[in-house]
Amino acid sequence: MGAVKIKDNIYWVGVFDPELEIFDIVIPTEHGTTYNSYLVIGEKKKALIEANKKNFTEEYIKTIEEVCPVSEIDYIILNHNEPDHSGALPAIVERNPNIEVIYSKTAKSFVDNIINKEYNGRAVTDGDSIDLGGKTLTFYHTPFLHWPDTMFTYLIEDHILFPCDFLGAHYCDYNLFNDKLENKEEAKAAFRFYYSMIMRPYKEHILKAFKKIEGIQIDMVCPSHGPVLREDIDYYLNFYKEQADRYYLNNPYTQITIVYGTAYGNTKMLADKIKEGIEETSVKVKMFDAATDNMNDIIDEIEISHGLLIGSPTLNAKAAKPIFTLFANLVVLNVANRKAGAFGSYGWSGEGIKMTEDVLKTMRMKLPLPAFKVKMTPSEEELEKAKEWGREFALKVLEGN
Ligand SMILES: Cc1cc2nc3c(=O)[nH]c(=O)nc-3n(C[C@H](O)[C@H](O)[C@H](O)COP(=O)(O)O)c2cc1C
Repeated sequence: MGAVKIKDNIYWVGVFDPELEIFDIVIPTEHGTTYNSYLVIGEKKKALIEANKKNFTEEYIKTIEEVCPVSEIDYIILNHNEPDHSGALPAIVERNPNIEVIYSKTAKSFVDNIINKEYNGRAVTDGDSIDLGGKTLTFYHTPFLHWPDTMFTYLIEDHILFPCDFLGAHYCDYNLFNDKLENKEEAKAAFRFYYSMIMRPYKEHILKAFKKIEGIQIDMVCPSHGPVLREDIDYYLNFYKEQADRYYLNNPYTQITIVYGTAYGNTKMLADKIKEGIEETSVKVKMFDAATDNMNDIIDEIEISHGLLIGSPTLNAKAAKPIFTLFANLVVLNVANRKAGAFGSYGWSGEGIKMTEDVLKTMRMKLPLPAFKVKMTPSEEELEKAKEWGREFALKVLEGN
């Protein structure tokens, strides 16, 4: 649709992708997305913020050149180097070999390996700034939002924050500004969904980033996906703050979540007893059936739990499918260093339990007890042992607090 003036001498020069159905091969994008890029024109110099996805390079460069030739741009600022923000970088550098590529220290190796030849580049860090003449860009290194390279760029005179994926949304509306959207509530839902799919594992980093930008005036947020935010900005900032605070270390209770799959009820019998054992301690326990309970509810509880127990039968030498679904959904959380354990019933070989333990270890969870397993239907004696195992696990979790 071409360049859009967002303020005097500041232009959106991105690309709309309304047809996109899946992002990064896993995230459904029912409202498409946008790849935002911004051009800031100072009295002396010009800076482009973010490159774009490679397959839109031609359209992207055409849009930039509605404002000024690429050859006249002095800087390209890469807040983050995921290919949807850096894919067009080689084409920009090809057209303008003198352009100075600006990135965070951690980004250098990404940029080197994206351009793959000599280029004019510079790493910046907190407090560095670039004077374009009446427009000053300053930088905040905000790692892991959501890659180690991420930084925010802030335009001091206009109070505009360019935070890349942070505060973004996969939402395509040609009206661009959040105060002009056709369906504001739908866009806000897309914003919340984007947070839960992309930013949710990085809570500590979100809180650190807020500390860094504390006190700066933000009149407009120009993220790299979705609407430009210039109305109701506090809503967006507060949503991130509240969600980042929803963390197991902030839970007033010590909590364990049990999730099981069961084909014939044997693993569920163990789960019930393990729960009883935990309840003999002061630890709060939540229990879910991975096949029938709502996966978002399960993830919400694991998010604020200090311990996670997963029960699976062995089916054809593997864990049960609902347990694999759970593993796939855990991608939105960082569970490293929390306590975990595996249990289950099996018939003859028991790989499902071992597989579950291996995944928990790979996610860098701590397994204080060996897995609890029984052959086929648990006996009364085994059920008592399951209860004791649950109690012991709860005590291990309490020890860790
Ligand atoms: C389709 C199917 C495949 C199975 N494959 C295995 C297997 O490869 N190894 C094993 O130890 N048990 C296997 N079993 C046995 C189950 O793990 C065992 O019956 C267990 O008690 C089921 O627990 P549940 O009632 O919690 O589903 C299989 C059972 C079914 C129904």
